[in-house]
Amino acid sequence: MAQSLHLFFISSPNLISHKSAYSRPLPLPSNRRSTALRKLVTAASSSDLDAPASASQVLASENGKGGGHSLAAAVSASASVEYASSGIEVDAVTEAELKENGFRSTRRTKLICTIGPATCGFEQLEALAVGGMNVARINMCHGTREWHKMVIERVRRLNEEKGFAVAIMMDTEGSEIHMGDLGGAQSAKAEDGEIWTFTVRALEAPLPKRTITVNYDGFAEDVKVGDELLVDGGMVRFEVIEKLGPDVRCLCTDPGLLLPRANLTFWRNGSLVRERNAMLPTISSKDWLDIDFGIAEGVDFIAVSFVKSAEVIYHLKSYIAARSRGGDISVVAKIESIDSLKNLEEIIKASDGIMVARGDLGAQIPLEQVPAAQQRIVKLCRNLNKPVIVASQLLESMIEYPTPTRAEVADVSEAVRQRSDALMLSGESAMGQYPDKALAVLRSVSVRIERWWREEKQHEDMVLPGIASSFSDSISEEICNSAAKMANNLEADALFVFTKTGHMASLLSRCRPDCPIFAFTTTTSVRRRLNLQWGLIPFRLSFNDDMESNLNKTFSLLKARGMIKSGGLIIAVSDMLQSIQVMNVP
Ligand SMILES: Nc1ncnc2c1ncn2[C@@H]1O[C@H](COP(=O)(O)OP(=O)(O)O)[C@@H](O)[C@H]1O
Ligand SMILES: C=C(OP(=O)(O)O)C(=O)O
Repeated sequence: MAQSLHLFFISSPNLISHKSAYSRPLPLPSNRRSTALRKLVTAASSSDLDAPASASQVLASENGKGGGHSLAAAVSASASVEYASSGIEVDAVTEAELKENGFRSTRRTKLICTIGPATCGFEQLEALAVGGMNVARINMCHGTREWHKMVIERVRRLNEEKGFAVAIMMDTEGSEIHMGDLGGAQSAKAEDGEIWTFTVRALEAPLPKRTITVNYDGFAEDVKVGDELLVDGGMVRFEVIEKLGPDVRCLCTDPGLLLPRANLTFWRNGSLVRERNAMLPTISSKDWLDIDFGIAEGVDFIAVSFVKSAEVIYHLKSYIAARSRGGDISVVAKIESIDSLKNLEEIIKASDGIMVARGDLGAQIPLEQVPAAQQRIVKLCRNLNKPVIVASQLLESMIEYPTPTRAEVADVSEAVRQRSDALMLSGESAMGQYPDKALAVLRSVSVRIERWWREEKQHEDMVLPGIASSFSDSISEEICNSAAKMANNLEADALFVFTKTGHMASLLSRCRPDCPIFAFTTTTSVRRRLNLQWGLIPFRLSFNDDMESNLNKTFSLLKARGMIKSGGLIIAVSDMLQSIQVMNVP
């Protein structure tokens, strides 16, 4: 595999100075930006403009830099340097490519919205995409496959017609125990002291008063009188007072709202009862059918619920590889059980991404342990170069209210400060009253905290453990680490990465550099998958082995989109071009 590392200054709106012939050592400026060399891009805006009013309104770098320079330099992997001076015409980007690469945001933290009845219309989905949704999540625990298919088709249409790159994540139901559909009701209120019946009988709607169906046949057998029953990780609590065959009568001890298909856990003498859960397969027979559906529909990510070990992830990945030509569906493991915490490192290594599913995790470990678990998972994922999503209850109050609580804003800020790749909305976007507002809060808090943290931690040490498993990979890793460090030291305006598989883009993302990372790839599926990763702004373009022409094309595209300007300092890496040759000394 070949790699290259290029350092460029753009000289004028339509021309870049470039001469590839001669080499000399690169006189790198010192740590601080040299004002003689720099005064670069005036970014169009310092805010995260996710929502262009027209096709020409675009998203711009948040870095706010200005000036111009006519130096172009390229440093190859073998450390030779090329200077350039003669101008050449910039390659044209076709109308189709411009349309396909509609608009992007330079916000670093990615946003996922769970789609539900509140957001499944085409206009509603478009509003979310305009508002910054990078990934649409469908939860197979709810709705029919026909309904999910309709949502997928709408998101795909949105991408095609409006140039978004919204990826689809299909979340499996898993073998969790949960309530039924509430006989079609949106919700039900359980009051303190009320007696409710949880039954494994298959009842038709309308259900008898204060009756809840349970999806798992062994439920009535497994619970004992005196057990504590937690709905939705403790949002509502009951005590089991009587067992009558398939019916379990329970006293409500903590009142609250019961939502359709909410998760159920039961506790005995202060400990979670997990024997039965441990025996259930991670992927149920219904999940396998849903996975077949996801493969047929070409979803970008499959999220697996209640992962206990790495084996199930390896199994699913080989299942997907055998069935989806190209096998480019990423598998995300949800960390939401004690077992998944025990086997965390192996699970992360096996997966393509991780979700900190705090809802169910908080039902399995004491709530006060969830923040430390989150921090540990986020850090480990970054070390191991796997994207990590922080999910659940980020803005829970916005299901009902148009503004978040201060505590929710602090929680979102902390996830951004930890530099998690993505934040996820659940009920807020699926069935809440203010999905667009909730997304806007995630967006504005992300942008604000990212900027603040860049200032606080300017040029933070990038001490990351090596993860390469081959010599070729270690070259990619070194190139990306160096490029990111150089970008920070030189206060570059952007990193460019030309990547076929997305691997080098993810290695750059892992460094969490200060400047945005524009990732160019040749396939729409890689582009969509990169949309989950911190700091990557993915584009799909056809390019070739001629780096100069590739760069020219990308300069035109980004200029047309207002994301770079003449004089900007760009550092570009590629995983396709110059090869690294290893030779025996003759
Ligand atoms: N496809 C859907 N159809 C109906 N309601 C949904 C759908 N997806 C999500 N919801 C609603 O949004 C809530 C939050 O979504 P999510 O977090 O994905 O589910 P849960 O909390 O049940 O695991 C759900 O409890 C459900 O009420
Ligand atoms: C995201 C979660 O999973 P689900 O919504 O499927 O329960 C969670 O438990 O936090």
